Amino acid sequence: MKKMTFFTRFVDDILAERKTITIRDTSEAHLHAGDVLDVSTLEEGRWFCRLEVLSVTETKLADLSPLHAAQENMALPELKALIQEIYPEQELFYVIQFCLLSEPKS
Ligand SMILES: CC(=O)Nc1ccn([C@@H]2O[C@H](CO)[C@@H](O)[C@H]2O)c(=O)n1
Repeated sequence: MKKMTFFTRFVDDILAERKTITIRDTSEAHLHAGDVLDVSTLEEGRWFCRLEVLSVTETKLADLSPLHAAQENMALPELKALIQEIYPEQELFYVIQFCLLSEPKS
């Protein structure tokens, strides 16, 4: 299964479905709609959920909108500043929309 990591500070928003996209650089452009991802924290490598990729859309930093920010549970200036901090000097990104997969009942 493909894998993805998130900063630990986003775990609660993802599990509560307040965060439904992530914006990544070309290193994660290999993802496609329908992929199921095993998801863990970047810092501790702690598994915390599975996500299904709904869509992957190429986007420029300048084209990010308040809708993208809402899907990140952030304000647009905060989102742009964060992306520039994580990916300095980059202009081309991929908006990866996902949904949380529920755990199989045991
Ligand atoms: C290796 C690794 O884990 N990288 C990243 C990269 C990005 N993000 C989050 O995606 C959104 C847009 O970039 C923001 O919410 C970011 O903080 C993340 O959590 N982890």
